[in-house]
Amino acid sequence: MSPAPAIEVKGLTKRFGDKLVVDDFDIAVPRGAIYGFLGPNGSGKTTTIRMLCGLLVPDAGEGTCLGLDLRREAARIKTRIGYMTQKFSLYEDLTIRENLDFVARMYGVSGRRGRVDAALADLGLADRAGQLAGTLSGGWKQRLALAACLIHDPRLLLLDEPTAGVDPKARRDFWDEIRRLSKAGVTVLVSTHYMDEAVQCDFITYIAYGRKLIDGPAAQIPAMVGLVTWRAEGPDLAMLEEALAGRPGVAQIARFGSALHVSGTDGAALEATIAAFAEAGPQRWSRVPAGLEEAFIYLMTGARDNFARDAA
Ligand SMILES: Nc1ncnc2c1ncn2[C@@H]1O[C@H](COP(=O)(O)OP(=O)(O)OP(=O)(O)O)[C@@H](O)[C@H]1O
Repeated sequence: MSPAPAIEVKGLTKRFGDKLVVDDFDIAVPRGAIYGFLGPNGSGKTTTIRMLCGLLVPDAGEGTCLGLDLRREAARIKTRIGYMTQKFSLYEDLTIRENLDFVARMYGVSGRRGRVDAALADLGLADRAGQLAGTLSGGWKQRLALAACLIHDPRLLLLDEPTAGVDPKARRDFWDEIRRLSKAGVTVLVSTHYMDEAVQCDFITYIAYGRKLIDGPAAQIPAMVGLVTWRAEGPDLAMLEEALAGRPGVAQIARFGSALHVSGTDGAALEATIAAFAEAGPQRWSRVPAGLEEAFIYLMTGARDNFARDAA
């Protein structure tokens, strides 16, 4: 029998005043998985994460986190998980060691001194333990915040946009660490806006305006959306984009570097449109597999239309 999911919730709902921020949200996160949580700004990701870790009481919905009941055992959930908030919760005027020691005290970690020393060594910051956290670069602050989240050895990590604003090298290092933790059996739920991070997740859920639009294995999401994509390369792409808009089968046109990706769910209609443009030239056309980014742009456009209709 496979072990119970690390997170399993149904019908999670939250309102702030008359604003419905999370709407009937379900999620099942398998143990040891890296689960990506995607969606535009303000779509309810942070609010959902806060409900999952017992910091915010849902208006409706139920479920478990590490086998603990979201409502009745919220206090225990908080002690068992690692939560990295969007603004890393570090004390800038404490040293690196003092920050780790403070968090270890909060969690009542036994053998605290040794645990903090080990975290400093893992971080590669043992030599700089006495440096004020506020003087670290963004990438190092992020690593320190992650180390602080891990000090009590949680089996579940909730990371809210942990790599926002850090440089690409630091982001890569951070993801190496996430994969290492996942291999060691730690479950990771991570919200992100970066597609290169999304593709590294085992599963993805995408929410917009508080509603889940899709979830599934990351590699299967484009096929689940059912998009067919054609790529155009060559001159005059801006003119081409204008000419393609509204043509049969063309649901979405997006720039990808120096190319244009034209997608739709009606493959035959799209192919006929593209064939006519390919014949007229001067661009080169090729059929390419739809990627996550196209899939999410497509979902998001549909969600916006539905939201506007519902709000009207
Ligand atoms: N305590 C609160 N009181 C009132 N409104 C709130 C509160 N917290 C969040 N909101 C609102 O709920 C909506 C969802 O916010 P949330 O932070 O959960 O979104 P998000 O998907 O995490 O966005 P981002 O990617 O920008 O972090 C936003 O419109 C936000 O302004």
